[in-house]
Amino acid sequence: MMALRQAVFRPFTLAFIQLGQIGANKADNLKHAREMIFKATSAQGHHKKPDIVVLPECFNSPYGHVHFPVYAEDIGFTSGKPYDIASSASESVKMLSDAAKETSTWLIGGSIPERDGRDGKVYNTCTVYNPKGELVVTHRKVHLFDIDIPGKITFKESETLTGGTTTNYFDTEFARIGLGICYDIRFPELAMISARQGCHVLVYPGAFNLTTGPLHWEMLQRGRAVDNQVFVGMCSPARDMSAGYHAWGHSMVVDPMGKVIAEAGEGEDVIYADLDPQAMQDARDGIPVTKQRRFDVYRDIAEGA
Ligand SMILES: O=C(O)CCC(=O)C(=O)O
Repeated sequence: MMALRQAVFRPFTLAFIQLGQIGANKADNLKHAREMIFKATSAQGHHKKPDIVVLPECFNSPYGHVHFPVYAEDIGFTSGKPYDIASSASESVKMLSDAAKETSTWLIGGSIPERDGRDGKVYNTCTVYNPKGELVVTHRKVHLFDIDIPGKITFKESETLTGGTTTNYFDTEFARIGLGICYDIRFPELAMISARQGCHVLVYPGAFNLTTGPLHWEMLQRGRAVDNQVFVGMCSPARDMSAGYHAWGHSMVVDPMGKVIAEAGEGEDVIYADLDPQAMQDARDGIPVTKQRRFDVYRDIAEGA
């Protein structure tokens, strides 16, 4: 495995916003998302202020391949290069940056359709902000959601989207967090690379549906968590039966033993999870698969990643 700087892991609180009221009007979607970020970070009575807040996949537009090019924004972020929010062409990036800064909270800004001004291609992109409002990393959905289950669901993101080509994680003062978007969770390789790169938590903004959600939503998260002995979570939009796409909801956080530690229902909600590094240590000490890997039999999947 590549030598990576050991990342800090200390107890912290994660909040998932299972956002509702996502409609055709982008300005309304952004306004509501902003309100919910403030709500999630305000004193909750039963809970302390979260260290990081997460929005769902495609939170600023209706979900569907016909909508992506219409709602797409030019973000213009290049990894490792300074990014000037004030001159960003993306109104969603500006809103998310302001909200992270005003609430002094890390923010995983779900995903938005992005049109790369350089190649004209459209991506499904997650942007992440630190508490100063700086855009620190982006993740473009790597695996496009192209499925066809006759009589149930047909979806073809590749009609309008291009897949990303990189794995992505970021460091905070409390954990190293790996990123994926929705369908990306079906690919254990991506999760394993992030875990082998030292991520403690894998976060997937996602929007499963009423066909695959009941069978696979929880199972995939618990599977990725147990395989890698890391925390895993998916943040969904709320279910809206009047929308063109019916999201499964059930935003969820799973611990490194595969136990569900927080779960939303179907409607709009904010869920909180306290992540304890000891739970990861206990899982790894008790069932030491992370030390029993046989890289003499198979290659380390993270090599060269
Ligand atoms: O994998 C699934 O069943 C759903 C994936 C999905 O909805 C997405 O990638 O947006």
